[in-house]
Amino acid sequence: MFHVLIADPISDEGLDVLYNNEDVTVVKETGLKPDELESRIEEFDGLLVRSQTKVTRSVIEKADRLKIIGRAGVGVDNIDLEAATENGIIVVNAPNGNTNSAAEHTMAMMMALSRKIPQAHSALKNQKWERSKYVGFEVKNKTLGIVGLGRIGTEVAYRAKGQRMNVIAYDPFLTEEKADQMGIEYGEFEDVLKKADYITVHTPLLKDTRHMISTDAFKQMKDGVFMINCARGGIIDEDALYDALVSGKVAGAAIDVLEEEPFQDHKLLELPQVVATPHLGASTVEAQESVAVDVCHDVLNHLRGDIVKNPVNLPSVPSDVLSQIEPYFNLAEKLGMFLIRLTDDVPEEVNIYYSGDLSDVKIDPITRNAVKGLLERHLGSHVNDVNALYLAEKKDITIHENRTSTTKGFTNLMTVELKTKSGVRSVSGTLLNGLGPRLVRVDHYSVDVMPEGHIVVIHHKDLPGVIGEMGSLLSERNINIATMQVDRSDVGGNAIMILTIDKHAEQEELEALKELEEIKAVTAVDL
Ligand SMILES: NC(=O)c1ccc[n+]([C@@H]2O[C@H](COP(=O)([O-])OP(=O)(O)OC[C@H]3O[C@@H](n4cnc5c(N)ncnc54)[C@H](O)[C@@H]3O)[C@@H](O)[C@H]2O)c1
Ligand SMILES: O=C(O)CC[C@@H](O)C(=O)O
Repeated sequence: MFHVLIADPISDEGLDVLYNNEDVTVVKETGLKPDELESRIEEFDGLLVRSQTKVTRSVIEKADRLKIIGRAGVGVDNIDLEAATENGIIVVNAPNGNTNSAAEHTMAMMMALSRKIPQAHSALKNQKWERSKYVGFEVKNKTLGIVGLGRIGTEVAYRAKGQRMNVIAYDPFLTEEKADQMGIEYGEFEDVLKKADYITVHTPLLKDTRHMISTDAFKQMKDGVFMINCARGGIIDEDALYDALVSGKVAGAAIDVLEEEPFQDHKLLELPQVVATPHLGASTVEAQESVAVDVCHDVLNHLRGDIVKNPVNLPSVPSDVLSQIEPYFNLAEKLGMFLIRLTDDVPEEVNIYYSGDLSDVKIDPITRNAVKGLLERHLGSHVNDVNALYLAEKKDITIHENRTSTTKGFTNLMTVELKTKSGVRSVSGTLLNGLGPRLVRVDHYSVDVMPEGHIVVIHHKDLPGVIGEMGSLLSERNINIATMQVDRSDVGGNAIMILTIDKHAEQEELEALKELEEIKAVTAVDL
């Protein structure tokens, strides 16, 4: 049974996805204080939040059984992603569900600002009929500058064109061709600042975007420009905006978000030319239902061990690509688990070679599974595909992925090579059509072993009688050999024997094998 905590108000239509599942119990406790969340979190496998709840490192470090944090919305700046990744907790969001609502809110804010609707409305409610005081501006033929042309910025651009505005946009991923296709002007950041009558920001809050609208940026703008922020508090420097409003450089500002939320008592709110809403961009019935359904499906998928659609701290893989590569995840993990048993030295470098059908697919999710398999022996079961690469880096293990044309006759071949101070060990595997994964090479020996169950790897001298002696020793201990593979470097030289047996091989049983003179090394691997 999985326990999921709903810590912010989330639409019931989405929660039904969880309520209707008998493997899940849902606890709704919105408005928990940080210390209350910290003390409750250890009970839960899943946590669902919007933007209010801060999922800090100290919350995450107490979340012993937490597997997934779902953000019903886009921005994940209220979640410590690094801490989640370190602790192997996947974070998912719902990036598409509130795009329309946020774009519509931006347009509403721009119109409210232009026509002074909130100010006129509140005057009228106070019995003041002041028509001449609230003369506004048309937006038609004005230039809207958009900073950040992602999902919401793009929707705003199309709506602004519908209002017959000229649109100029800056986004590090925007090309002139794309801008032409959209019928908007492509600009650098400074062009947007200089040319726009209205500027709206639609970036995430990042190191690069924090205070990107600064005192210096305001200096470059037209006099009487209007500013809109329905993205994140902190993109606009609030002190600089305040000064620009007071000086008249900025004619008005529409603000849905501020650096510190909830905001009630902020100097910007004292200015009559500021229109504000309390972070309502995504607050529509449609958006809340849509983000809740999306994120609840992902939470359920992850808890059931299925693939999620909108991971934030894992590379997102389109479903057609995923169906191509998912069958290799198990092979990759088993190769890693097998390889790490072949040495007791500290892993320094891992090289993974992909060839055949694997040479032109998205390989990083496969790599994560191989590294997860490798690290599990020493780091335990908290290693997963979310934190495997992070943990490898922390342990100073460098990981290299290589695509090669060497298939050695297989349609797909994956080789994992591990460098330690005493040398390089390697293992190769393939996925046989209809038959599943196989280990096909251990170091330079060719083998054919199903990577599952209890395996014993024996390095020995290629001499007559060794196989018989080993068989007798095992039978004396009532160990049944299910399969046996042998290969050798040359006649009378070094050889390898890989046995699969019906039970886990105990240490004293391995020691008994090691006593045979021809045996050089014995390793048990449970896969
Ligand atoms: N007010 C609300 O309730 C509400 C609702 C939804 C989203 N949001 C916020 O709106 C913002 C945009 O959301 P989205 O879904 O469009 O995200 P998105 O990821 O689709 O788009 C963000 C865009 O910003 C661009 N960008 C990044 N750094 C930039 C920079 N230095 N200069 C210019 N552009 C830059 C990116 O390239 C990307 O195209 C986010 O901050 C999100 O959290 C707010
Ligand atoms: O949860 C909300 O209402 C805010 C959502 C919004 O800020 C987002 O980034 O998706």
